[in-house]
Amino acid sequence: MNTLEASATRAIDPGGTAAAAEGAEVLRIEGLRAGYGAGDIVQGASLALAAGGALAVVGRNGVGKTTLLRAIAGQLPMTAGRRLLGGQDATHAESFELSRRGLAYIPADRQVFKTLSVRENLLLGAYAHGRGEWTKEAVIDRLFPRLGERYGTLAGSLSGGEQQMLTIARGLLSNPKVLLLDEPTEGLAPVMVDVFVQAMQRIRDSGVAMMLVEQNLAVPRKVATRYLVMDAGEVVWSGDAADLAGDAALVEKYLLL
Ligand SMILES: Nc1ncnc2c1ncn2[C@@H]1O[C@H](COP(=O)(O)OP(=O)(O)OP(=O)(O)O)[C@@H](O)[C@H]1O
Repeated sequence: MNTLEASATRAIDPGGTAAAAEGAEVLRIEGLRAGYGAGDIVQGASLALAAGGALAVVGRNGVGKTTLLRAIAGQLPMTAGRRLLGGQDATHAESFELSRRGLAYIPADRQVFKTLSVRENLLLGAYAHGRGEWTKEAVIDRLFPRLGERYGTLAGSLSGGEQQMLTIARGLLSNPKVLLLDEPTEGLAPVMVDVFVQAMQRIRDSGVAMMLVEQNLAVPRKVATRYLVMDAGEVVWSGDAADLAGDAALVEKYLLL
């Protein structure tokens, strides 16, 4: 193994040792194309997500990762391709319908109701359909105890990291089958990043199918079970974490470690 291979292998742990076995397929995307009107940005992406799996979409700045995620979530129209949720066609479903069918999307900008308290934000999340193990209590106890300490605080006065906790907590209260996360730890201090890494591992191991967009491998290497590498709007590689670790040339060409 040369130095480059060794460093790539060190950088990627296939999903952390606690990664649960993957279950049934919950989301399938075939040949998705999407953009903003003047030609497609994403040029035919295909992927599959299974319960308990975590797919990291990685690639450098501006290669189309967010555009892909938004199109999957129905925030942006697909110009071609198919979307299946739980084996059922959902190609033409709008975002609210996708959400009702178990797909939660957490955009990169933190979306909390700033003039409402943490408690009220969580109540609104719990109101949005979906029964299951992720109750208010479970989210606070198992993922973000800090939100319990800040229960009566207005969301607008929380720190960036706390607002991100609240955003993810609200999404999770709908008990989604699929959770799409766009750069969930961007701009956070390392100690805060660790809180989110642990939370994502727990969400994944609860059987939710996760997909996360990241520019580098620091967070995915602790969470992801599979990878999809993008460049210039195309999927240039997809496969298991262990295989990516073994392909040093690919990592060097398309990724930031
Ligand atoms: N609302 C928009 N309108 C027009 N073009 C856009 C819009 N959002 C993104 N783009 C363009 O689409 C391309 C892909 O952007 P996208 O945000 O999907 O990339 P990315 O890989 O997620 O990058 P980053 O990591 O910086 O978010 C870029 O050229 C970008 O300028």
